[in-house]
Amino acid sequence: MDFFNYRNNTLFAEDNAIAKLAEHYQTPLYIYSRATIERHWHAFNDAAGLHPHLVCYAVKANSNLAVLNVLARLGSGFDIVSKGELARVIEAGGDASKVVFSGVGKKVDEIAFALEKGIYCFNVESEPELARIQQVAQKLNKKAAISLRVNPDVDAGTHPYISTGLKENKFGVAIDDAITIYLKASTMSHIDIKGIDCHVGSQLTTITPFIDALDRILMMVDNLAEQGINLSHIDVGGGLGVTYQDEQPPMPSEYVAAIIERIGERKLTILFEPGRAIMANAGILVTEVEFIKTNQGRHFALVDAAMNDLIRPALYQAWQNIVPVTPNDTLESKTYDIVGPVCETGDFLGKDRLLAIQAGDLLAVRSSGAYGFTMSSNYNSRPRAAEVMVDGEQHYLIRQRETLAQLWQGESLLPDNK
Ligand SMILES: Cc1ncc(COP(=O)(O)O)c(C=O)c1O
Ligand SMILES: N[C@@H](CCCC[NH3+])C(=O)O
Repeated sequence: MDFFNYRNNTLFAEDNAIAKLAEHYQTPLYIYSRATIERHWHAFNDAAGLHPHLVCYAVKANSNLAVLNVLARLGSGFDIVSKGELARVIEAGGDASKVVFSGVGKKVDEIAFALEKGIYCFNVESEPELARIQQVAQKLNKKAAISLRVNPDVDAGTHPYISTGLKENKFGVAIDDAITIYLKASTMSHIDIKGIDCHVGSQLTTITPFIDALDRILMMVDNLAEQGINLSHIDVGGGLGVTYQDEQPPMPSEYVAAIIERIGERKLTILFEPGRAIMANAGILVTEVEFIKTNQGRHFALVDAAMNDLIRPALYQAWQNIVPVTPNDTLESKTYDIVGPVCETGDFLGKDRLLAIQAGDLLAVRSSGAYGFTMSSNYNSRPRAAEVMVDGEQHYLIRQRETLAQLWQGESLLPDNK
C-alpha cells in the first residue's frame, strides 16, 4: 500500500494512522513509505527495461539504513559521495560492486576504502583527483575503474545552490579539457577507463537541460572512440525533479525513454543517479503546533520542528506543502507563517499558508523524504528526530529520536588545573 500517494493527493493509509504514530513516537517525526520508495525505484528501473542499465540511488537524499536496505533488496546500485555513505550502503546490505563514488574532494583514505570494498567506479571530478586515485591504487596494487565527470556548461534552470553543470560551478572537468584528461588517464598504470559522467543539477522540471547535456556528452563519447578510447557506460547523473507544489516534471518513464532514444545504437550501459525522485514524496515530517501567536496582525504557528530538522525552506526558500494531519472544519482559516523554535529569523517551514489550525494540532510537511533528515543538524542542541518506515499494515522505528546524552557524545570537559 502506498502510504502517501502525492499525485492522487491521498495522504493517509488509514484514518488517524499518522496521528497514532506521532503520539507513539513523539514529534517531530519523519515517516517514510516502503511501497512508495519501491514504486519510485521501479519507475526508473522498469522504464530502462532491457537496455543495459543500473539505477544508482543517490544516498545523500536519504541514507537511513532501512531505506538503503529496501533499495538493496531490489538490487539497486548506489551513488555515494563519502566513505561514510559507502559504509552505510555496506551496512545496509548493499552491493559495493554496484556503487559509484561521486564528489569533488575525495580524500586518500576514502579512495583506499572504496578500492578495498571493490566499488564499481569513481566519478572523477578533476585532474589532481585522477592522479591521487592512480597513486592510491598503485599502492594497494589494485586497478581503479573511473569515469570522468564532465561539466557540459548547461543551465539546469533550477535554484542556483543546486545547479551544478555550469562553467562557474566547482563540479567536474570542463568539457574542453576532457579529451586531454582521458588521454592522460589512458596512460596510467592503475586506472581503468570505464565511462563518462555528468550531472547538471537537482530538481529539474523539464527534459531540455538533460538532453542538451546528454548531446554534448555523447559527442564526447564519439570523439573518444575515434581516439581509440571506448567507453562502456554513460552515467547521466540524477536531478529529475518532483512535484512540491504545482511543478509538472517529466515522469521517470518519459525521462528514461528520452535518454535511451538519444543514446541510439551506441553500446553503452546507462547509469542513473536519482535521489529526490525516489525519496522526496515517499516521506513526510510530522510536527505539532505548540502555540498560535499573533504579532502586529501576523499569525504564527509555532511548531516543534525547525530548520535543524528540515533546512530546505530556510536554505533554498523551498516550498513544501503543509497540511493538517486531521483537518478540522470547525476552525476559522487564517494565513499563518509556520515557524520553529530555533533562534533564527530564517527558521520557518512555510510562509503565508492558509490553514484552519489550533495549538495541539499535528501538521504534515509533505515531500520531506529527500534532503530532510540527511540535512538535519543539532543546532540549538536539538536532538534529531526519529524516523519510522511504514510497510503495508506494519510500521518500524528505523531511527530512534536522539537522547540528550547523545548530544554530547564524544565531547569531554577540560582536565582539571590546565
Ligand atoms: C553527482 C550527483 N548525483 C546525483 C544527485 C542526486 O540528485 P537528485 O536528488 O536531484 O536526483 C546529486 C545531487 O544533486 C549529485 O550531485
Ligand atoms: N539538498 C538539495 C539538493 C542538492 C543535491 C545535491 N547535489 C535539496 O534539498 O534540494
